[in-house]
Amino acid sequence: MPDKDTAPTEGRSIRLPMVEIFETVEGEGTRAGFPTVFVRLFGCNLRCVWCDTKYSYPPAEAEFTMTIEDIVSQVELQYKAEHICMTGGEPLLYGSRSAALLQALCDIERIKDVHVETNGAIDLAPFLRDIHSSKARYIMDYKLPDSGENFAMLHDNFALLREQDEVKFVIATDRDFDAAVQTLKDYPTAALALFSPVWESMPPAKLVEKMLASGLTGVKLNLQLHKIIWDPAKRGV
Ligand SMILES: Nc1nc2[nH]cc(C(=O)O)c2c(=O)[nH]1
Ligand code: SF4
Ligand SMILES: [Mg+2]
Repeated sequence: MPDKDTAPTEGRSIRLPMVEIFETVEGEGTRAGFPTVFVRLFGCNLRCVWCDTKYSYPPAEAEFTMTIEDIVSQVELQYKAEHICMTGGEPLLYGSRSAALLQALCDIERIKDVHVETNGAIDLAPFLRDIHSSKARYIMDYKLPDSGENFAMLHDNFALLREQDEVKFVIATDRDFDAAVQTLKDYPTAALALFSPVWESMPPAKLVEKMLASGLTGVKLNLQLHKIIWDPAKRGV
């Protein structure tokens, strides 16, 4: 993980494959509604059946590469938001290169919060050890059985997550709901748990009904605002 190759000056020339950078309002999680710059990296180690960003990994091609210096300049000069969402794909796929970008984004003076949308199949220990900023927060997606990627989940991450972090369960079916409840029992975490419905197969009203019936009072419903505001297939929002 970050070592000499992520030292401030050298680290700035590191290149990463990118999909897009844009500014909109955060659609999810505790910072939903805040103006946010999205830094979307190319590449993912999973293939969730309901993935809504299939353009962010092969066979789609990386749209371009950027140096960390260029990404930081664009965030500083082109946008005003004080929040950043580092997403993908899987933004932590590139190990020390991902960490160097995360650190550089946290080091932007105007920025108050950098949250990382990570997929539960990346060990967060090296990032928690090596990123030195209270601005960095992790939003870990836990992939449930009907995503097709449950086998890839690294359960040790639950105990590493902190109060400022979030664990998001994307729920497609009744089976997923039950698995989410069981996972929270089996793997205690300080992070805030979010339950998010898969747009096409789990009506939000049904998810709320199930949440109330389960008696899980500490879990928060998470609706994707950007899919309510814009066409769910629209990119860059
Ligand atoms: N508005 C908006 N909020 C988001 N939160 C997480 C997103 C993602 O694609 O990771 C996302 C996104 O694509 N758009
Ligand atoms: S981890 Fe995220 S980007 Fe990767 S396939 Fe799953 S939903 Fe898509
Ligand atoms: Mg998205």
